[in-house]
Amino acid sequence: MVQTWDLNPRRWVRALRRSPVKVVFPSGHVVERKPGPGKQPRKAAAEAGPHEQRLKQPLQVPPSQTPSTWEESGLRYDKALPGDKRLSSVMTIVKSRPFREKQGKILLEGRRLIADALKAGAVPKVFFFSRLDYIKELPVDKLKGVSLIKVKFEDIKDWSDLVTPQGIMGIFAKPDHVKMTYPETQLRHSLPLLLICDNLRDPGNLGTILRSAAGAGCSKVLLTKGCVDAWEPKVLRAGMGAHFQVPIINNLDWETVPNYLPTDTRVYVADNCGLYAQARRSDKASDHGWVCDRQLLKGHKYEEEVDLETEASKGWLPELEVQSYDLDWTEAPAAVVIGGETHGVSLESLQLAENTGGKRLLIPVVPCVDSLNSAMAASILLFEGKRQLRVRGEHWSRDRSYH
Ligand SMILES: C[S@@+](CC[C@H](N)C(=O)[O-])C[C@H]1O[C@@H](n2cnc3c(N)ncnc32)[C@H](O)[C@@H]1O
Repeated sequence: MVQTWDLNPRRWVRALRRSPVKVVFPSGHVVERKPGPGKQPRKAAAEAGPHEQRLKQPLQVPPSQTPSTWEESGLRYDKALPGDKRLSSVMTIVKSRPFREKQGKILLEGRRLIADALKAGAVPKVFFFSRLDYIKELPVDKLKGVSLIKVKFEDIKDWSDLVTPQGIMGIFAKPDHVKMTYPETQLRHSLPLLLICDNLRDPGNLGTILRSAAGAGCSKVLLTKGCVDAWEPKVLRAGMGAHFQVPIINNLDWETVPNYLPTDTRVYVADNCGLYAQARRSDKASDHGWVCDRQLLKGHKYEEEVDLETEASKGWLPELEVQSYDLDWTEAPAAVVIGGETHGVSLESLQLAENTGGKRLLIPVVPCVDSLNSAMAASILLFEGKRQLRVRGEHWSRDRSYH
């Protein structure tokens, strides 16, 4: 008997179980089972011969014959009719941080980001799409149990955060870094280098920082409470897939940060040293966020002013040595703290640096130039850290990966 193709996978599995049977797949694959000895009286399992035992086992469909395309999968989708509120109600949830946190769901937009997320093991719940082709591009095994809703492109466009909406949006369970599978290549290039974002508020900056962190080979990014949510759509957009390349741990209290640092990590605080200056100067200067004088920075051409009577020496700030970013700071696993756009680095970060034997890292800029943008400062420091590690030949292999 030849069983021709049927879209319902249950039917072809049943057909394959019948004996003798030959199934011809549209791809041209043929699965054939040799005829058995016909219907036999049932025997006790212990008495059954090898042939009967084999018949009792579930049929092993070779991997190449498992449904791998949309057509083979028998999956169904819904078409949203006029007035269908499913897209708008879901969008309202995932675009608001409190709702996102309460519901544990995030929005991913665009084919590349969705494909990266699926590869990393993120769990989809709903897909809204304007063309079935976009769904057909996705691995079918990841679509089981996912609501698939076809909507008008205009509706997607209305809710899209992209300049050029791509016609597909996915609602995913908020990824848990512990359960994610990061790309092999990323793990192979992972360095004993961590990033801590301290009160970073700007989504574009955070996304850019995450992208740099992935590019440099950071092993982890920690975000303290007060930072913008890493899963906010604008952060995702600027991150360009970094969310699925490097583990990100969101919303941490400073007291819990040490739990996420590998043993012997030294914390280095990226600091333009405005903090000292702000404490010393008038309101006018602190409005500016950066003043032209600097602490003594030994051996650097921008040595401007020697002021050793710092607030640290008065006891209210941790005493932390300032070091130029291009001097070696990667001899032990290093975590770099980047401060927020408005207030710079926190007192807690300086305390952690002091407790772990770290320092402040200063990127000297031309006197009287404002502090650098936090994403720029983060990129400079992470790639400097990578350079230092490469010079020492201390690249971390996948087996020694730092998670
Ligand atoms: C825009 S700056 C913060 C400005 C803030 N008003 C202040 O005075 O600290 C954001 C963060 O980028 C990092 N950063 C900026 N310029 C830097 C520099 N020249 N050296 C080291 N870190 C720098 C610091 O971590 C800083 O907290």
